[in-house]
Amino acid sequence: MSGKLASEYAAWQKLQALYDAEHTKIVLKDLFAQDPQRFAKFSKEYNSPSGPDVTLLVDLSKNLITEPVLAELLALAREARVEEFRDKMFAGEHINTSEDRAVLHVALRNFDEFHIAEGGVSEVSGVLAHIKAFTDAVRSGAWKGYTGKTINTIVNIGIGGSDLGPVMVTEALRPYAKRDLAAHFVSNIDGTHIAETLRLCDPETTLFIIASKTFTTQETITNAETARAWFLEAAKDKAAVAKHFVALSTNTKAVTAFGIDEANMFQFWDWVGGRYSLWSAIGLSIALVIGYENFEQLLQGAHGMDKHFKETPLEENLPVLMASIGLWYNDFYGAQTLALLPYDQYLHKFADYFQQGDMESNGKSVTKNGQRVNYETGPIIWGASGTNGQHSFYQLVHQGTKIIPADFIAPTTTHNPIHNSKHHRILLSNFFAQPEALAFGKTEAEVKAELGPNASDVLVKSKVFAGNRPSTSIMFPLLTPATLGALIALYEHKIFVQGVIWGINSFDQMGVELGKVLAKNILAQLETPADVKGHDSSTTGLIHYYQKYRKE
Ligand SMILES: O=P(O)(O)OC[C@H]1O[C@](O)(CO)[C@@H](O)[C@@H]1O
Repeated sequence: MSGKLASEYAAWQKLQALYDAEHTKIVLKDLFAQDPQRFAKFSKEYNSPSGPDVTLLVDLSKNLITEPVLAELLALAREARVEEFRDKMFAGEHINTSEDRAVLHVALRNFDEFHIAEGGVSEVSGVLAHIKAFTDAVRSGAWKGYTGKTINTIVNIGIGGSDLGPVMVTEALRPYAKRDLAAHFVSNIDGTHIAETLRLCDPETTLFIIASKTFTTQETITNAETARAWFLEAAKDKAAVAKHFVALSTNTKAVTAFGIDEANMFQFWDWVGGRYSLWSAIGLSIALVIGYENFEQLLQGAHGMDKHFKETPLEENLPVLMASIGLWYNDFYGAQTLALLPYDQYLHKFADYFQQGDMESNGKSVTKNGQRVNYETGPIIWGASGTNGQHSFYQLVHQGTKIIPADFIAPTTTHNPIHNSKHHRILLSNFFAQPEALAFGKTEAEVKAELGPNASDVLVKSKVFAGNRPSTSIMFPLLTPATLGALIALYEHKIFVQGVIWGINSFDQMGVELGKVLAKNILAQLETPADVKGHDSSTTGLIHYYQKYRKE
């Protein structure tokens, strides 16, 4: 970190000047008309530099950029020393300064290419072997429950990064799933979540995976205790817990205190951030569902993107390009959000996953040096899959008053080619049409020509689409484990690059602490109205209302 705020960089100031002077002239319709090479210039094809074949087409041409703007954005990345910080991350330097930790999710999928000196890194292959052996045993039926039956249900109990990655990936890779192994995910402390899940489970054939980096998270431990009590009601023998409970954690002491056999603990390390942990032991549920070989393909796909990010000049570097363009909207156009819009039902949890990935990483307003930023940092991430969003919020994206950059994501080929891929052709026609409509809109003259001379002025105006709304389109042949790995790593590194430029620490999450502390304090006061002390009148009133009407 240079000690400067991002807004003090010369390139930032040049970008501000460019924005002020040029942004009204950055009109996609004109830019495409003026330059028949625009797609060729601003779209990039990624071919994995190692591991399984992965190709991605990333079309950046429908973004509000010109060559001078992009050049200046890359100058900003250079001035912010993105390459240097990237190399520090890959080398295992403690770039998570507030927690004095390395940031090494890349080491979990390294396949012996980058040399990283940090405790635990040499143990990664041992944990992968443990995951493989366990996964094979459960999937083959060799692993038996306490009555000798095979496991047909797994329940992952975890929250945040210990839930969202496994949920998103197991949904995304359903075509590779073992269909006779049901997988459930319990995260919320709301008892309804575990209660409804347990109704679907048989204690004789269910395996509980307690996923918690710290093994102190209130939601996870409470849900795990409830699951253990439910299980023991049937099994009646504490020794049976070893056959039905495993833990994914960095905290051996707490895991064994919970009653889980150390042999059934899958280890990871403090240099794996929660929201970057699906590649670690936290991915056990993924490996159980899709098989170890497919899990390894996921890791290999991510490793290919790591290599691309590490070795490609910034001009061709996809995470850097996407980060730079996102920053252009966020900090100069005043865009508040980024919509992730996968046209693939299997990716229906993608936006949920990157809500944590991006917002917990870059939702910061103080730099690593303790200075308050005077610019916007992380965008609000949201989105939905396929045409569902079109019938919900796209109205605002097309004709609302806000600028909403969006990433459209789609496979050329579907895993479900029913009716000769008829569904997929309809889906993709929408995938192609939406960015086109957003970019080019519909003028008043076009609407008038369509409606005829008798159309009222009000009707004409309501049907005008201003256009010039930016988007990125990402395509790939098929959503395979390796392709998904590359796609996730692409966004992970995008988040990293933006965090470096903004000068913030993308790898701590102090902002989730205050609520946790207050809730703990309130929990101790909930029994008796007289105990409710030290709150504002609103909070006191709400707690008193609860105390008046609760039934237990
Ligand atoms: O895996 P753990 O330690 O239970 O933490 C769960 C989640 O809680 C957080 O610390 C805060 O939401 C996340 O970063 C993390 O993914």
